[in-house]
Amino acid sequence: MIAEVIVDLALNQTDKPFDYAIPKALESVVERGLRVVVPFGPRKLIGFIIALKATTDVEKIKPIDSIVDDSPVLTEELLKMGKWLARQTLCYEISAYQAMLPAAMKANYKKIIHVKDDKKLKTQFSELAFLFSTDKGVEWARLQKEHPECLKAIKTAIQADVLIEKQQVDQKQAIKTVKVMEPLYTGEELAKQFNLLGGQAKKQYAVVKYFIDHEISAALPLTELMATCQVSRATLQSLIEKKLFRSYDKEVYRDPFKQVSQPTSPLQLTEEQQRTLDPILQDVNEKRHRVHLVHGVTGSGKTEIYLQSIQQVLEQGKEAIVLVPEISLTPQMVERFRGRFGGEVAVLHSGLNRGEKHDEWRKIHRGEVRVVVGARSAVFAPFKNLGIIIIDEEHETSYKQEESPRYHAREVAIFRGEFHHCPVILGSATPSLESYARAQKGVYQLATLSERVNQKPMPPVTIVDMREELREGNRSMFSRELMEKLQERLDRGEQSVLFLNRRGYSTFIMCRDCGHVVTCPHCDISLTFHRKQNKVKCHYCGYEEVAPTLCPSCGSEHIRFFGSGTQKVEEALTTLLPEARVIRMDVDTTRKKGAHEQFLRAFGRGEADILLGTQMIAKGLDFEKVTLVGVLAADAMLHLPDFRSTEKTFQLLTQVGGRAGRHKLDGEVVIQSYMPDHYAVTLASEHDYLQFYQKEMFSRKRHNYPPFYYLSLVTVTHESFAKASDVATKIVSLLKRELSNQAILLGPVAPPIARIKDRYRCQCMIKYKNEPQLNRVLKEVLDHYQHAFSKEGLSITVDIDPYILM
Ligand SMILES: Nc1ncnc2c1ncn2[C@@H]1O[C@H](COP(=O)(O)OP(=O)(O)OP(=O)(O)O)[C@@H](O)[C@H]1O
Ligand SMILES: [Zn+2]
Ligand SMILES: [Zn+2]
Repeated sequence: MIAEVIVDLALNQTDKPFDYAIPKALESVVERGLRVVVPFGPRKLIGFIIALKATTDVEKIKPIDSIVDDSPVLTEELLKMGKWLARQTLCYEISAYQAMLPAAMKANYKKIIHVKDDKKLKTQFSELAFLFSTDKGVEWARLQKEHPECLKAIKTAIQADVLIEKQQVDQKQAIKTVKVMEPLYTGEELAKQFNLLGGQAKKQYAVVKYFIDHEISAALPLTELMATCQVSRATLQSLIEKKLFRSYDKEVYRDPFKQVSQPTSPLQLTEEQQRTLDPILQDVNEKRHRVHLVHGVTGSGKTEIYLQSIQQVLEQGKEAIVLVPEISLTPQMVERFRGRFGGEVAVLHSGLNRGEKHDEWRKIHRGEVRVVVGARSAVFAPFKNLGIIIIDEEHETSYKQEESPRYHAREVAIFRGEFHHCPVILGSATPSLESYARAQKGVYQLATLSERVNQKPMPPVTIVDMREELREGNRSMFSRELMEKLQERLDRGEQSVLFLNRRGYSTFIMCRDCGHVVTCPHCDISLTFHRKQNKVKCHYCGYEEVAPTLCPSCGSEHIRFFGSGTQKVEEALTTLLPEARVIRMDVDTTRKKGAHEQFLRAFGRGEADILLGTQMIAKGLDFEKVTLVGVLAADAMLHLPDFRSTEKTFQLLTQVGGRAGRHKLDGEVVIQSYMPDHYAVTLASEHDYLQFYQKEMFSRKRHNYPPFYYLSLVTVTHESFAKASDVATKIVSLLKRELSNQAILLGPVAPPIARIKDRYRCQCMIKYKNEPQLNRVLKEVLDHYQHAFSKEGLSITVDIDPYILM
């Protein structure tokens, strides 16, 4: 038998299956989807078996070295999806498979230096001989650390064929184990055996008695026994030595969300909720794949609909995937699913370390759980019998992965939904234009929830014109109205949420005399000021320097920090409202694991009056005493050179507004803006999604943007601008030749950020309606320039359906 193996090397030349012989001993255990170790040139690599066959045309084939897993890690479905992803996103097949598995399963390779010619080593390289006294070889990393002075000689010895380097697969599985002991006899027999061996050791008897009294025949952790029986490790050890017990390392799972959930039961649905749920249940029962777009205002009870759909799926013995944006994946969110489905729920998100993620993945793979709640990559959960896939906040751009494979979780979900004949649910208060347009055309099923469950009206919104404030002499970042309302909340003991769409102390530094902006020497982007360290930093490459006090260009002292960050707002608040207790949440204050939850819990307990934060507080917050939501710079995003910036602004303002007055107390929202007449601002304040949709669609149509056209983006980068531009120009003319005359080709142009990490960038955008040849042509482009990637330092990325256009 022959195995076709995709090896773990993301290169054009290796982006195809290689044939390997299967040794007799392994014949009965090899399967498609299994990981194996194979020889590849001089080294060993991990690979995936993607097919088995009887014969091969290859003349000299090598055998598989060993197998890595005891059961396949890729199901038939995932194997099929790998090929599809590679075609759709133009990635290597291996990259697709790697994206489906937890990072802990990625192989590490160790470089080991072995002796090839012992005689010559002792004569010609005698100074190295002491390093290679064992025949096992020495790890390169260790030599580098401990004997850097020898490296040069070692390299020479390798060239002289005296030493040889070999790759070794280092497959650390990051599996956590505990030491356990298991009785080899039970009940009476255990007592008898103990007595036969003397039986007078009192401490040992306590342990034996514990097992007998509680009729335990299973293995128990040593640490647990030490605590319950009040004995030492040595006592247990003697019992093991006496062969009354055997001990071994048992696999255990780490549980990052340990707290016990309060069980909840299904709620009586409102009429709107029931009307939304019914067609979903129908699809579940009839095993039909359709995509349902649930457009429900904030607080309309979408989550309860998800929960009841999942319940039906579980009753049919099937499994469910729920995707939630990373920042909404809070303990409260997980609680809602654990509360209903208890131990059936696994959680996958980036806050877990590698080992924890791997544990959750194994629970899914072994069928020990049937619901997974997770961020983007959870869409690959290796379930075999999927009954539903739910994507909450479907408009979130974090569902698109911004590195290879550049997939969108929505597309993967639909692929899986078709494969399993099960429904896919997209939920949002502000659906993406793409999804809503598909629902309007009848491609997706549309369900609308227009009322909050508790019948509370949407909170009233006031827009404050900040230009007017300035004209009337208010130079602070708070309007008088917002200040008054904050004071009111303080007086009444209620809480406020302040939202700012910026990070750091201020965005950029500019000279007021000559207009010079301090920029990164390696990237064409302005540096960000960080107050605490008094430094300016580049967010792209990490470059930093001490903040200037004089303009580097004209020497003026009038150099100022523009824009406002959360830190600056916090300082202003302490001056203006000294009695207010403020919690600030942004990327900087929540870097520590668990900080996010701690802040939210503290705010929930009423330990602060004002919660000030960025994006991360826009979602999912649900606090009873919050009666005021303030948005400081509503239009900060409107200026970004991105055709989605209007849509993103509308979504954000709607989400933030949804945080107020969700319970008994009435809430209100204040939006401060320099563009108070912009429809993204006015329509968000009126909670009018439909009108926003129509206006925005009109603008997209006029400029040939999605959802009227598809987009693809080719980015060429090189140290030399001329080279990048030259290659981009050639690509454009090739595309012009190969695509239909309906495709619109823009570029090559230098994007808004024209240089990153000293590499110039040149882009070409393709707008098209139907170009069946596009992926093939783009693949040819990538193949054609392959040699130039490593040789000339060129890089080309292709992003089908891009979300980052800078
Ligand atoms: N049928 C119901 N009867 C009573 N309470 C309900 C019902 N459905 C949902 N709720 C409650 O209403 C609140 C809001 O519901 P939920 O969070 O599901 O809304 P949502 O649409 O997901 O909101 P958002 O988009 O703001 O996250 C929750 O506290 C939920 O428990
Ligand atoms: Zn930089
Ligand atoms: Zn200047």
